Amino acid sequence: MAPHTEQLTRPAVRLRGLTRSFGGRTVLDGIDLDIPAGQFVALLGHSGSGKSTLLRAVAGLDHEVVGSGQLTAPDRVSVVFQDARLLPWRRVLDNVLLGTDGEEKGREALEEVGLKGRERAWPSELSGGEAQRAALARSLVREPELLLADEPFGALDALTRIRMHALLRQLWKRHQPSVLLVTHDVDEAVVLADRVLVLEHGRIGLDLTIERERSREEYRVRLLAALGVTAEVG
Ligand SMILES: Nc1ncnc2c1ncn2[C@@H]1O[C@H](COP(=O)(O)OP(=O)(O)OP(=O)(O)O)[C@@H](O)[C@H]1O
Repeated sequence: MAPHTEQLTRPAVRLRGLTRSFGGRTVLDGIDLDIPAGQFVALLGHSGSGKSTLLRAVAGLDHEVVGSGQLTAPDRVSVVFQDARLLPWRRVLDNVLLGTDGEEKGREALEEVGLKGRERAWPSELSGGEAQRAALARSLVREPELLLADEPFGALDALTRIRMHALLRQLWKRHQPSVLLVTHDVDEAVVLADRVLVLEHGRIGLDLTIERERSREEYRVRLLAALGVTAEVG
């Protein structure tokens, strides 16, 4: 068996019956989900459907939801958010190294994301795309088994976003973490992920495996239909 195939047989994330309510309103309603190690999963859903709530639960950040059911996740988890959350008073390399040692690894990670030469820059000197690259480098040095990303490219312009898609896919292929990517963007989900989940009414309404050799348009139309959106514009 190829190493990657072997990895896929071991679930990295396992959720059973995860439930979360806010003020009597149920947002997650008994979620069951297995993510095999090394799989790239995108999570779609309307605004307010509970995507970030689910991601926070998997990150172990929400004790209430964690206590509601069964949750298994790897020990080494990195989270990337829509804003890079770099500390403004630390230079780029020091942000990447935060809480870890091994300067060489930090430099390598910056090189991998295309920021070689910017190690001593301040966060305020970076563009939005560069800041997100630094945030990816910061997550890489921790060698995560699971990468959680909450709309990491949501604030970037369309061209930068496309370049970041290529970078993320390249990093994923090289390091093989499991990925759970929250996004609003159907195209982003189909381009990046091997599996796309649609969250609706507190449950996973659609669980779609993306086969790379098939037409992306087909998946796009199916996902838009699942989200109740028609693709045609007048
Ligand atoms: N701490 C909280 N207190 C009260 N309500 C909350 C809290 N966190 C989330 N909610 C509610 O839970 C619902 C789901 O929120 P969540 O942020 O998970 O949605 P989302 O799918 O990520 O939305 P978006 O795509 O707009 O970011 C929303 O209605 C939100 O108002």
